[in-house]
Amino acid sequence: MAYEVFGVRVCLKSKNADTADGSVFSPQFCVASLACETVILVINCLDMISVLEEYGVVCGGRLRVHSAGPCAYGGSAQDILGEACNRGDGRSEYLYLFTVIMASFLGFLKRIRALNNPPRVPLSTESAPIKFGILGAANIAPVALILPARSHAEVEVYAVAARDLAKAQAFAAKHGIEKAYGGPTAYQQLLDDPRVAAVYNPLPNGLHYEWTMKALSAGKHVLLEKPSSDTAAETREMFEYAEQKGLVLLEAFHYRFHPAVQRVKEILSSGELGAIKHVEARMAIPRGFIKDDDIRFNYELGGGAMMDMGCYTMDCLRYMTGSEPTSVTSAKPDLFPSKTQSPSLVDQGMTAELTFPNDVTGSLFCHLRHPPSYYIIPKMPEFLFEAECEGGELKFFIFALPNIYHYIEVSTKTSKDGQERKKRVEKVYKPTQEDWSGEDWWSTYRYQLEAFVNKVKGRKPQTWITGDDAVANMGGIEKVYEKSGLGLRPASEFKLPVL
Ligand SMILES: NC(=O)C1=CN([C@@H]2O[C@H](COP(=O)(O)OP(=O)(O)OC[C@H]3O[C@@H](n4cnc5c(N)ncnc54)[C@H](OP(=O)(O)O)[C@@H]3O)[C@@H](O)[C@H]2O)C=CC1
Ligand SMILES: O=C1OC[C@@H](O)[C@H](O)[C@H]1O
Repeated sequence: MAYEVFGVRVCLKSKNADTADGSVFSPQFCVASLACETVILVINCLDMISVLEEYGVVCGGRLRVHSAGPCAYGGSAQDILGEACNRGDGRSEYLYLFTVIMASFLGFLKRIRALNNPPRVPLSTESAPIKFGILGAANIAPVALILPARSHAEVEVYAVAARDLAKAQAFAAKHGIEKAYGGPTAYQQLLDDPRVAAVYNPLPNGLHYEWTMKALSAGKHVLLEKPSSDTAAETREMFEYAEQKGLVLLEAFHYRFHPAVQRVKEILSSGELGAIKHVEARMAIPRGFIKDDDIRFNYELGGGAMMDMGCYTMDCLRYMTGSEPTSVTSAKPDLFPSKTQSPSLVDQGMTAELTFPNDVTGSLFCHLRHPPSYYIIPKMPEFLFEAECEGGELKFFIFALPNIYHYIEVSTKTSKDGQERKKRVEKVYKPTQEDWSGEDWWSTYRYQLEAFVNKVKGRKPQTWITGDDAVANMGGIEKVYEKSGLGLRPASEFKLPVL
């Protein structure tokens, strides 16, 4: 895998056995994020100092302990500091500050490690494990399903199908999967296997509809990668069909299942910051991560930045405001320089302005090849959600992968003119709700799997994403594409045979 640093292409080789080479979640990705996170961490530390100053700790005053959500090492950073500083034994507060920073940093390393090496639990003997089949030996499959499944006693990743038998067999051997289907009919063979109860569909977006419909037709529950399909009409059809068949279908917006995301939603809904005025979601990765022949740049396969990362930004704006965009007032694509399509209909980046009910405005930005500043300074990956409210602001760093690292900054206006503010930071790696399961090392995908299994087993999931929600998200994406002038992604030609 190659990564551009200051304009120089650096090639890194993967040694990790669990993550497919080239995956955006590969060890290389983690190393790159580590570098970026270190910078964010420094900013964090500066912020922490300002928090301390606010409470008078650095100046030697008494600390008012501010209880926030649990952080890397169990308690919140503020809790650890609070306890330490309130002891008042004369030791330097800076030592405690250092401890907190180290705890945060070590917590980050611990989570990255757990993401790639989650503990294994034996399969349940009391509740029949759900046998999963994977359509395609996709890069994302290890991170999104295979690794999370290891710690779920009711999940067995049993089969994989790939268009090439050797690829299917190699993938199966690498990940300890019992059954490998290969060849032009492999996907259908997997669906025809009566042992497969649930299908994970990480095919290119343009094939989501066809293979989800076929999987449902074969009586399988489906965990479907985002974005659900190429058009809102296809998404509606899939969910209606799942309902008709009494099967579970979930669009895999994994981030929504993480407690940090739930906490942000809770803060915004609580009224603590007053009414939302403006929301913004940004998701971008620097040029060099994604190869030019990637499915993300293939129009026929449902490519485009708005489909890929943009679908998260749209989902996040809709989820956090609890409403649907009423209009897209502007949408500016940055076109992928296609060698096969002229003019290119694939956006490598998209910037859009939206309106929501009650005079709320929204902005989204996504980019799959964010170019370096001044041609040489590489851009940082961006995964940011921000809300401006009547009574303050909320910033949520790394909203889409909060399990790796995140930072919720809540700034409340304390004077009428808004000049004086009270600031706090929350980090939520474990659920705060008593009835939720979860560990600080659980990835967003692990939380998602928990919900999916609970739904299949007829139990109440911790949280859920409905079919209407998925249809509305595709509707929002369509509005952006229409406004951009690029038009919708091509609808599937597949029609389920009428029996
Ligand atoms: N939830 C998340 O965090 C993420 C989700 N995704 C989503 O997952 C899906 C797959 O992404 P990713 O794993 O990165 O993609 P990959 O290219 O690695 O995987 C796509 C798979 O689709 C199969 N495929 C079938 N037909 C075609 C075709 N005509 N051209 C290319 N591939 C084909 C291939 O299977 P075969 O093995 O049979 O050749 C391939 O393994 C996308 O919908 C993407 O949006 C991606 C990354 C992260
Ligand atoms: O779903 C995704 O999440 C992470 C991104 O880097 C990737 O392109 C996208 O498909």
